[in-house]
Amino acid sequence: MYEKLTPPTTGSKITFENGEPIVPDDPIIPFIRGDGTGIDLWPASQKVFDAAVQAAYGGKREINWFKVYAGDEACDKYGTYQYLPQDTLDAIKEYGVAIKGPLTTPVGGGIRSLNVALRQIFDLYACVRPCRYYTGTPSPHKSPEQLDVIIYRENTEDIYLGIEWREGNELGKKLIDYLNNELIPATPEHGKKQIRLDSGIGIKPISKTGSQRLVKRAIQNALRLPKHKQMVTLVHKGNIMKYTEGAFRDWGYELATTEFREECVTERESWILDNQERNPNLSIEENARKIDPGYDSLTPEKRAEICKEVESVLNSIGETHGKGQWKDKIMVNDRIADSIFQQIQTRPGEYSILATMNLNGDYLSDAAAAIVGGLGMGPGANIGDECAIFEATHGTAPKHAGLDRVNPGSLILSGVMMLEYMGWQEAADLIKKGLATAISNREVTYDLARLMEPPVEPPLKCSEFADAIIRNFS
Ligand SMILES: NC(=O)C1=CN([C@@H]2O[C@H](COP(=O)(O)OP(=O)(O)OC[C@H]3O[C@@H](n4cnc5c(N)ncnc54)[C@H](OP(=O)(O)O)[C@@H]3O)[C@@H](O)[C@H]2O)C=CC1
Ligand SMILES: O=C(O)CCC(=O)C(=O)O
Ligand SMILES: [Mg+2]
Repeated sequence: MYEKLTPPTTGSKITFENGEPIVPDDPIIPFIRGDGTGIDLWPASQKVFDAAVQAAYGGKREINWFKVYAGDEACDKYGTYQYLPQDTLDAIKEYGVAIKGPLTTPVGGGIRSLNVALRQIFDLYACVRPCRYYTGTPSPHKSPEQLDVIIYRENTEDIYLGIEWREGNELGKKLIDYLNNELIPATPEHGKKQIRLDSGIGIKPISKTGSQRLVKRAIQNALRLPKHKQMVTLVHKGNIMKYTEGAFRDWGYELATTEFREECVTERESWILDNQERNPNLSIEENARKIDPGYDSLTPEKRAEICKEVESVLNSIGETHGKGQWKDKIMVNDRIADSIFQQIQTRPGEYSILATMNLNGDYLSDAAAAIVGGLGMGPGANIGDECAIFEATHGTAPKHAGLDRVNPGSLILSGVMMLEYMGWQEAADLIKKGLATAISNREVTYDLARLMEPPVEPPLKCSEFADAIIRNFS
């Protein structure tokens, strides 16, 4: 069935039921080594995974690794331009859970991202990137331990769908012409705007389906967190991109207040209920004035709308969420994207789950990883209903490739996420303990070594850091 692959002769398949994996004790798991530093990262990471599974289960459980190909390695094996062979797609589809190293994407032209293609092909709609601090990790931030967030990034649409035309392309010119001469003039709110004829042009689709299934996963994750972390913040640039990013926010709130009505309260609802509890004699209008500081300068229509909102909240959830009950619910709020970049630095402790669209999530996950130690400490998972692929937040870091020097922490922690997803918590815990102890012993790779006070000299190699993690399991 495979053109050039031979699956392991031992092991069983992971299957899926209602979006959850059913994992045998001897799963076959495909892995992609990756380009660039993948050559260093993968062997170090695999060694840690195998050692942890052996230490945790003494041979009762074992991963049967299945090497599959993508990127440069795939071209070497399958021929020129065979960056993502059908074999690889068939293997991931068949075995359901996979892990990968980073893959290169050229800038400005050439192939489109293989990483993005895998997410789209397998409909891995939730990119989950936790950013938490390991004690002793050096950070440019004063109190990195206060940041403990999980980014939920929509992974299949937004401008990452890759529907765009280069400047000067005939079809692109046709689209610009259609927009300039038909669609824009027919839309009064666009006035006399025109797109410059020498523009490249890209499409940004944000769907209700894509937004709500992502927010649903984020809320489900919040339900599994301790009470004080049960918050979901919808991150968007909806003031500017009203019908894409603004709609993401509105659809997120809609989902939270319909499918999760019992479990959720929105920030605005909490203000209304809190105002009422502090002063039970408060009129609807006084309450409205408190939740909207600019209330008195609004138009009568807008003021009526806010009063109606207050009344509707008190009537609809006063019984179920009032008298302080809202404090035990998941708090759903929203923040504008530029503001959240400063908020995670100035008020990191106020955030827990950040749900957002593809581009915002891409930027935000690198920025949040920087606070807790850098891209060497940023794991990730791409989750769908019938498949999951685990990978680090960082890329191929080409200047370090083949030098056995980069930090395998991100890929190893992505493997921890995979083990937790499989229900192999004991093995995951051993790795987290080994990693935390190695860091607090100052046994670290160059990226952390250079930030430590005093700097660690010489730093561990990538492979040596893996050994240090294993040594520190117990
Ligand atoms: N999912 C994926 O496979 C991804 C692929 N990419 C692709 O990777 C390629 C390179 O992208 P680039 O923008 O350079 O970003 P990278 O994330 O690859 O690297 C940027 C910098 O981050 C630091 N870094 C990255 N990984 C590690 C690590 N494991 N340990 C320590 N430090 C690390 C290094 O900083 P310093 O040198 O300062 O120490 C490195 O130079 C591009 O083709 C891009 O498209 C990018 C992101 C994700
Ligand atoms: O696919 C790529 O090359 C980059 C993707 C990326 O930056 C990410 O997923 O974080
Ligand atoms: Mg990125």
